[in-house]
Amino acid sequence: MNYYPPCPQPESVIGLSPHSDAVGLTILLQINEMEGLQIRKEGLWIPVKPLPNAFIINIGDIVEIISNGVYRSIEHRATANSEQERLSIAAFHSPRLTAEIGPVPSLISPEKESRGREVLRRSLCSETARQGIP
Ligand SMILES: O=C(O)CCC(=O)C(=O)O
Ligand SMILES: [Fe+2]
Repeated sequence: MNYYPPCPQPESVIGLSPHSDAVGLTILLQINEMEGLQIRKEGLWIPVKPLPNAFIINIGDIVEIISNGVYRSIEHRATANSEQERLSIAAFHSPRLTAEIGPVPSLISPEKESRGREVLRRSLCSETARQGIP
């Protein structure tokens, strides 16, 4: 569960640093319908409007690797706001820890080499990975 208290100076802080989820899939519930989640698309941060009773399904790094980039693990972050607290629940889903992860062989071609190394590099370099958050 993520808890973001109201902050008098939201522009000076970040709720959750930019990262991609180092898992297979994330099922996310924005509990009290406060905006805060943003995805990075073409260099811009786009807010994800909370919908009542709706889950957000987030593709993680492992699905990006398995699908060899057909599905992309989106970079996202959470912002703070001055009005009200915000709560979200993230359920992370991954293969077992000892599973070997790699692209489906039929999705590798000379034009589209395995993305495993690139995804791993991005994941290890992200600020949040260094802080130990998925
Ligand atoms: O609070 C949110 O909406 C995002 C949470 C998140 O990205 C995470 O827990 O990995
Ligand atoms: Fe996340």
